This record gives sequence, C-alpha cells and structure tokens, in this order.
Amino acid sequence: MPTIDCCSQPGLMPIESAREKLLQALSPINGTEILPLAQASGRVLAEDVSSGVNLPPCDNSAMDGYALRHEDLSSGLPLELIGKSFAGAPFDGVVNPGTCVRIMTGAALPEGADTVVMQEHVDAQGESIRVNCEVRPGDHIRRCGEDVAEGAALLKAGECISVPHIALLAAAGVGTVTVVRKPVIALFSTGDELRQPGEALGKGDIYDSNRIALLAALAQMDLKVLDLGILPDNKQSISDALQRAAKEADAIITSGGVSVGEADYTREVLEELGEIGFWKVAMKPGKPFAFGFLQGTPFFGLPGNPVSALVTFYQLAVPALSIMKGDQWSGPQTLQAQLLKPLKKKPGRTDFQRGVYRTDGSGVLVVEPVGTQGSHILSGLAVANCFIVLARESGSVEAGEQVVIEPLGVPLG
Ligand SMILES: Nc1nc2c(c(=O)[nH]1)N[C@H]1C(S)=C(S)[C@@H](COP(=O)(O)OP(=O)(O)OC[C@H]3O[C@@H](n4cnc5c(N)ncnc54)[C@H](O)[C@@H]3O)O[C@H]1N2
Ligand code: MOO
Repeated sequence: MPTIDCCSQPGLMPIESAREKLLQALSPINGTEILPLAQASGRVLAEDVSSGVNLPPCDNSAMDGYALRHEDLSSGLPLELIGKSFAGAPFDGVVNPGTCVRIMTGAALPEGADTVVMQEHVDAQGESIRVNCEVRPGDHIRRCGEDVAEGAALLKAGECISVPHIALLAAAGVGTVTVVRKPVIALFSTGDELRQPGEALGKGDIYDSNRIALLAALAQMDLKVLDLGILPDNKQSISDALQRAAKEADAIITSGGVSVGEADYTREVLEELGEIGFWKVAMKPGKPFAFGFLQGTPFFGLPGNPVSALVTFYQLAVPALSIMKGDQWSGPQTLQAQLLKPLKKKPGRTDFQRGVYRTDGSGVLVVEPVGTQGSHILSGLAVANCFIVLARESGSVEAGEQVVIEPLGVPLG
C-alpha cells in the first residue's frame, strides 16, 4: 500500500497560494452602467450615493389619532376639532390654543401642534375631544430627517446593493444607480465525446454536464456569459475559440483538456497563445486546474471530470470572479463539525470531500461523507450540502474528530 497520494507530486501549488495568486493578479473590471433601482439588487455600486431629501421629509404622525398642543392638556378642558390631516392631504391651517386636528399615520403634523394622542386614548364627542390618559410632549411624532438627514451618505462605491439598500435609496428618491457593469465570461467545454443534453448518445459519448452546470452557476453569480458551446478535441477550434473569447469577454472559463492525455489541448493551446500563470494545484479533486492570461484576459482551465470542474469553480474561479465583479471576497465560509464516519486520506493535497452536515439531537453539528467520492461521482455531489475540507498535510481522519466544513449553497460571489 503506498503511503503517499499517488496523484500528488512535487511542484503542486498549495490551494491557499493559488487563491492568493489569482486574487493578486485580478482587479475589478472597468466600465459602469446606469440601472433602474429595482434592477440593481446584487450589483456593485460604482459611485457614492447621498440623500437629496430628509427622511422623513417632514414631522409626521406615527399613529392614527389627534394632533394637539401638549400645554392645552393641563386645563382638562375639551379641545375643539378644527380639521383633518391625511397622509398625502395635510391640514393647511394652524392648531391654535384649545384646538386639535384629527390625524392619520404618516400625515404631516399641522403647524402649532407638538404632540399626537392615539385615538384609543381619546373620548370624541361631536366636534370636540377629551384625552383620557397620561401623554408626554412630542409623543408619536416622527421627526423630519430623524432617519436620514438631507445630504447624508446612503451607500458607498464598492458596496453590493441589497434589497434593504434598495428600500433606503428608493425612500430617498433615488431612481437610478450607477453600478459596475457585469463581467462577460466566455465559456466552452472541450471533448469529442460530449453531447448536448437532449441529443442522442453515440458509443462512448457522454452529456456535457460541466458547461450546463457552469452556465447555471455563472447566472447565479449574475455574470453575463458568452457561451461558445462544445468544442472538439482539436487545437485549431480551441485556438479560434480562445482568441475570440479573449477579444469579446472579460474572462474565459473552459472545462476539460488540462491534464496530460494525448487529446488534452486546452492548456497546451493557451501556453502557445498566451501565458500560464500556474498549472496543477495541490487539491483533490481538481489537481490539473490551470490559470493564465490570453491577451490580458484571465483564463480558468477547469479539469474535465465533473466534480473536479465544480470544485475548482467554487474554490478558485468564484473568488477570482468576485473580485472582477467588484465584490469583496473574504475567504471561504467555514464551520467545524464532528465527523460521523472515518475518511481515508494521504498527505499531499487539500481534500474537498462531499458531505452532509446537520445538527444532531443534542445540538452538535455533525457531518457525514456522502459515500463514494470519485471525481466522476455527480450523485454524491448532488446530495451533499457541504465540502469536508481536509488540510493538505493531514492523513486519514477518524470518526468523532472535528473537521472543517464549507457549507454549499451560500451565495456565490
Ligand atoms: N496520467 C494522468 N492522467 C490524469 C491525471 C494525471 O495527473 N495523470 N489527472 C487526472 C485528473 S485528476 C483529472 S481531473 C483529469 C482531468 O483531465 P482533463 O481536464 O484533461 O479533462 P478530460 O480528459 O477532457 O476529461 C476528463 C473526464 O471528464 C469527462 N468530461 C470532460 N468534459 C466534460 C463535460 N463537459 N461534462 C461532463 N464530463 C466531462 C471526460 O469524458 C473524462 O471522463 O485527468 C485525469 N487524468
Ligand atoms: O483531481 Mo482529478 O480532479 O482528481 O479527478
């Protein structure tokens, strides 16, 4: 039995260094676009935004009730009702001593009034009212500008716009925002054996699951895709596609052809046309991942094996694409969980085993490997809800040990 990982070899780059190199080599793309606010969720703001108005724009009522002068309450006398103030139809007059105005939630506080009393605390008789409980001056008034003052900063350039941000900007009357434009990602699969799902399979053919999954993942990241389809294992077609991609896209993602087989041309062609930044990472699966540049356009060569393609996409391409989008990438989101079954591992590569984590009956976070872990076993990846991450130099792990997990399904970049 070998005691080392047979796929590990000298010169494999640790995944942490690979990520660092990617993050150092990439920067947010240039170019902005103006979007209607409602379409800006998840986009990165390109300019600071400040408020052109006070929020609320004027003193207004927080309750349905009566607007009055607090000092009038000390006499105990009834107050004369002189009008109504609705949200959108304010009372125009003045609340003079001894008078009050019926007021609805959100309606402007009439001049002269300094307090609102909820209608539940008032006895109304015809055109006069009596307040029947203790009231403090200024009760139930929402002050002009108490939420946001005119001119105050609302959001800073570089922030990712959330739905609550949109509510705030809309409330401040912002109709459009200038955001970083979406990076365009050129995508293709290589392999003579690949067919589009829905087509008939010939002998030795398989369906192109990588490109379809990556199209979905890129859409989930809100990136634009230049889909260059399935390419045969042919240097000329790969060269043509790479050159078109370098001209038309901000980044290139390919699957397949980065290993050492006789029909593995992708990395070879990239090396001829552009430059390889690094090739082969100390990770399992995903070792043959290649990164480089073609005429200034970054290139991510994902391995063809379907689990390897998605693991390298999540672990290496997502951080890089997040940076290009103008987002922050603050490292993988990890948790600690107790391993329920032993895992075999040889030192040499960081292992991303597929697992299912949950909280057990006593509130402990536990994780169970999904079973077969081959880099062609998509059924395991499909049921997994996390990666179990075993450090590069670690060996096998026993049941009961604490392991690091990375939940899947958290927002991508
Ligand atoms: N002698 C060695 N052989 C291999 C090594 C090695 O170090 N020495 N590395 C292995 C590892 S690890 C991986 S991962 C694969 C990666 O190979 P390629 O990136 O060159 O990918 P292909 O050879 O084109 O395909 C590998 C495998 O994946 C299937 N495939 C390819 N594209 C797709 C797709 N779009 N959808 C679904 N499945 C796809 C393909 O049919 C192959 O079965 O190399 C190992 N070999
Ligand atoms: O790393 Mo490959 O991706 O093990 O199958």
